Amino acid sequence: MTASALWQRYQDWLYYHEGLDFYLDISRMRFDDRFVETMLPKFEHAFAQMKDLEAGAIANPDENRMVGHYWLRNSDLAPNADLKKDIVETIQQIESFTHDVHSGAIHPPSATKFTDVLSIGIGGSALGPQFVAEALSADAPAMAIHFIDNTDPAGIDRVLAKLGDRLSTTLVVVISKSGGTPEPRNGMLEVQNAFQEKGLDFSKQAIAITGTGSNLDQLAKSEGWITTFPMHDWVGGRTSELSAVGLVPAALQGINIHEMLEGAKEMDIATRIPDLKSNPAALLALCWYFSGDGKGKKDMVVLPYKDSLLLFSRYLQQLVMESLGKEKDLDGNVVHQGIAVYGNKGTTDQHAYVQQLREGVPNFFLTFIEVLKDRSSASIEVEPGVTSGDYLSGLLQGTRKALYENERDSITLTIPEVTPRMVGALIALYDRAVGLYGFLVNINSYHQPGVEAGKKAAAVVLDVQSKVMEALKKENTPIPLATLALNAGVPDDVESVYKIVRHLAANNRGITLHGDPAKPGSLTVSAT
Ligand SMILES: O=P(O)(O)OC[C@H]1O[C@H](O)[C@H](O)[C@@H](O)[C@@H]1O
Repeated sequence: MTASALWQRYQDWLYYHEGLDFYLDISRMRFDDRFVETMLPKFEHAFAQMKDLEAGAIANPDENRMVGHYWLRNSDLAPNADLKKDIVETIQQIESFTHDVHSGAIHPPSATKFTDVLSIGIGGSALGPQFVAEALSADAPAMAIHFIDNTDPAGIDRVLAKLGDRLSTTLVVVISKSGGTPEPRNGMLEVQNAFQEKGLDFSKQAIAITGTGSNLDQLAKSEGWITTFPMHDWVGGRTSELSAVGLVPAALQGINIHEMLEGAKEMDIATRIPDLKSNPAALLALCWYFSGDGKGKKDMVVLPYKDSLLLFSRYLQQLVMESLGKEKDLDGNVVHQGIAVYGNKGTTDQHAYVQQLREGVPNFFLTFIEVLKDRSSASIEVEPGVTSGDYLSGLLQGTRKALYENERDSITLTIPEVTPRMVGALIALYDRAVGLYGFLVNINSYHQPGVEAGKKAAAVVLDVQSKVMEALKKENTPIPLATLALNAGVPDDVESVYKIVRHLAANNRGITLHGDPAKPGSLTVSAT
């Protein structure tokens, strides 16, 4: 296509949202009008299903749940008065709690104010708060936030070491929808232990955000934690950033949560329009479908050209991959759906893997995110008439062009600046695009049955570990791994036994391995 034909295509397909000053350019996706024609009936169907979902249909049939994250930013949409009241009251509760923490009305036992927030959670109970903190937290925020999002002891130690004596003025926020996920449970126990070692009262410095009646909810109530915030079963973890899960940590940092909600609401209105060209989420879903042939054949590379949006791709990774990565469609057919997502930021990634994107295997499409405003103050010139921001902008344009010339497609989102309103809008845009795409390919985007398999397998390993320890206690001399596996009741799973004892031995847990590590089959084990 000539430059002028491309310019025309740019104008023909450009979506612009006036209120948000948001642009979506899909001109560099090489679909044609015929493809769009074939997609229109599918979109009609998807729009109708989305309407039902918003009206409170059981859009997550496997878990028999409504899907209500859109109600969080417009409680008038909630299907009944109780839900509406719940949404409004939770936001009021968040506001008054945050006000009391900032004013010192709620304070730690040993000081007049809390200084830090320690957020403990994983997956949907971490990625949104982390993305928003990175994007919007001020340089000197009302309260600095820290995260424990794993069960890695060294990672936990690092966070606690960084907090040091400020642990006594740290507000701990334990987030878990189910209230039973092992990683945040472990993080909480480790932090409780750190409090105890320092002679601090954990319960006076902790709050929980969790489903009503969950194990975590019961624990927080029985131990008399400061307060709890509800997480509703109609909000999925990966779409929970605009529920208490994301709003509490954001508000504590001093981020304007009303603007976040407002931006999401505006984008929700735009993405509710049942007309392809007027709906930015539908346009995104169209591009994803086109690129991967409705089967996820191409990966989504997300490159925001703004450091503060670094964690957006990580946030989207869960949203897109956990929602769309499904074995079966809604009719039970095996479909193996999904779209892989990766990316960090531009231009940084241009110096890492854009070489392959330009010349290597063409198994992806790009999403550039452009932010028009460079910085709040004036810029120096790094060359006559050129600023650092001009470089950032030029490199984005140049990369988009160079990739397109090599038949690598891209989408470009342009926002005026990274504000709470725009972040809310971006979250809402992708929530909806994922939902629409899920309907286009006829899958349940709102459950995650595949995650269970890994959790169950981990529980089995831990069970084998206790049997191995029991079996070893009965031995006075080193025994072969195969004998240990037999005595532990898992004769066919010597490999698991080997990995368990190797890990225990590396951590001075009273177990020694004897023999040549290069020949695991010949090793013997003893309890020390
Ligand atoms: O918030 P929680 O119940 O602790 O869940 C945390 C995460 O764990 C799971 O493994 C799910 O796959 C995620 O969707 C979820 O966000």
